[in-house]
Amino acid sequence: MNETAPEFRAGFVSFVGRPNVGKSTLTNALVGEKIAITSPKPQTTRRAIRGIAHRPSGQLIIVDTPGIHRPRTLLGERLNALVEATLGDVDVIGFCVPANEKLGPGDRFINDRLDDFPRAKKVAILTKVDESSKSEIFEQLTRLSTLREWDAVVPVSSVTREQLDVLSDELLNLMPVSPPLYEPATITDEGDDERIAELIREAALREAREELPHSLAATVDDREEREPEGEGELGLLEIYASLYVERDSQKGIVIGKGGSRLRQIGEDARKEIEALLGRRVYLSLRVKVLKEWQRDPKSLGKLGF
Ligand SMILES: Nc1nc2c(ncn2[C@@H]2O[C@H](COP(=O)(O)OP(=O)(O)OP(=O)(O)O)[C@@H](O)[C@H]2O)c(=O)[nH]1
Repeated sequence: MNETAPEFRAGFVSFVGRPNVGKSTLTNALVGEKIAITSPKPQTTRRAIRGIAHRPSGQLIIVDTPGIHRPRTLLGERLNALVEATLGDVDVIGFCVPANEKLGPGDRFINDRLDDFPRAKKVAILTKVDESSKSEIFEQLTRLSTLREWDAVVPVSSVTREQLDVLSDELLNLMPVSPPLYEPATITDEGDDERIAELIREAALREAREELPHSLAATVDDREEREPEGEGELGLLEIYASLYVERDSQKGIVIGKGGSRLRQIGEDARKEIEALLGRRVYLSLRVKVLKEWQRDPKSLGKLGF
C-alpha cells in the first residue's frame, strides 16, 4: 500500500436542527438517492433513516433523526428518546441552521443539548446558501462562532449542490480510520417496505398537508408477485398498504370527493415506488382509523415507532 495515500475513514453522522432547516434534503443530496422524506411542513421526519454516502476516501453513514424538541405527546417523548440513543452513538453531529435566518431560542436549545454528547465531533452547517446573500452568510458564521468551538463550519446548498463536496470531505476528515462498514452498493439499510411506506406517507402529505400535517402514518401490509407475462420478465408486484389517520373525520379528508384524493395519492406513490424498485407495481391503498395513534403505545408499536 502507498504510504502517503490518505487513509480510508468511515463513521456515523447525524444532522440536527430545528424543523425545516433542510436536514432531510441534505441527507438525500449527500447520499444521491431519495431516501428520507422531505416536505415543506415541519417535523415530518419520524424515523432514524440511514443513508450512506460512499466516497473514494471513505463512507459517511448518515443517521437522520427527527429533530430535538420539547416533548408534548407520547410520540414526542419517544422521538426524543430516539434522538438521545442516536446521538449518543455517532461520531459527528452536524448542527444545521439556514444561513439566512437569525439564530433563535430553538437553535440555542438544540445547541445546548449537544453538550450532552461529548464523544461526537460538532460541525456547524449553514444550509440554503442559495437563498442567502454573502452578508447574511458572513453574519451567520459570526453568530455561530459565539455558540461553541466547532470542529468545522461549512456553508452549503443542497439545491445547487454548492459546497457539498467540501462538507463531505470535512465530515470524513473527522471520522475514524476504518475499513468500509457497508458494501458499496448499499444506499440505505432500511428495508424496502419502510421506504415504500415513507413514499406513501409523503404522497399523502403532499395532498392533505394543510388539514393533517402530523396525523398520517403508513404501513406496507403485504406483497404478492404476479406471474410474469413473458419469459425472463418480472411480473407485476402487488403491494397492499394502509394509510392511518387518527379520527373518523380525517378519513374523508384523505379519501376526498368520490375517492379522488386517495386515487391521486395512490398514483403519485405508485410512480415513486416503481422508480425506487425499478419495476411495475400495483398499489392497493386502504385508509384506516387508528384512534389517537400518536398517544397510544400499542398503536405506536404497530406503526414501528
Ligand atoms: N433553497 C433551498 N431550499 C432548501 C434547501 N434544503 C432544503 N430546502 C427546503 O427546505 C424545506 C425543508 O427541508 P427538509 O429537508 O424537509 O427539512 P428538515 O430539516 O429535514 O425538516 P424536518 O423533517 O421537519 O425536521 C423543503 O421545502 C426543502 O425543499 C437548500 O439547500 N436550498
